Amino acid sequence: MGDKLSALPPHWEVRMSRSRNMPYYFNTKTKESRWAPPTGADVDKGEGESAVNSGKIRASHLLVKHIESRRPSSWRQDNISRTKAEALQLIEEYRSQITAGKTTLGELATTESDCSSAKRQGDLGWFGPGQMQPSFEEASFGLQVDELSEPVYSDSGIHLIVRTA
Ligand SMILES: O=C(O)CN(Cc1ccccc1)C(=O)c1nc(-c2ccccc2)[nH]c1C(=O)O
Repeated sequence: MGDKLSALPPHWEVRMSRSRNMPYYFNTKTKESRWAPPTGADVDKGEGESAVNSGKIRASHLLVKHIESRRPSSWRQDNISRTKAEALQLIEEYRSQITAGKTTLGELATTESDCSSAKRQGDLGWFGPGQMQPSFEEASFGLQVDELSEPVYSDSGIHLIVRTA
């Protein structure tokens, strides 16, 4: 069954509580959070599945490609010639800037990511098991909501990932 998130009222989304390890509902506009589903949502009637039940998560990422990437080209650079080591240096610099609170992954992804998702601040939307490359999936599903990954290697290049829901 597809997830029924679209049935949630506007600005509401399902998130996973770290402390209680259970889903809660968060309004991205009012910043309100509640354990009970928002009024009028299908989830009130127990219909359909939330993203949590369907095993989907949401994440954003910043991809730095290198000469060994399966496709060493991107919207920002036709021919990517940096080495894997140079790509890792960049990724570690970006990670330091994010953990120091100087910027966010979304902000950096917009200008620095070699993925087409750069246009959406790195947002990949909701995805479930089997949709992403194994190393990317394993890293993403191992994150708590709002957690930033260590450098993650895939055939596409080197990633920083933040789980957003
Ligand atoms: O690996 C390849 O042969 C080419 N790809 C795959 C790809 C290409 C365009 C759009 C999405 C995925 C990429 O290199 C790539 N991988 C990603 C990617 C990898 C992991 C998670 C999300 C995106 N983005 C890109 C991109 O150009 O924009």
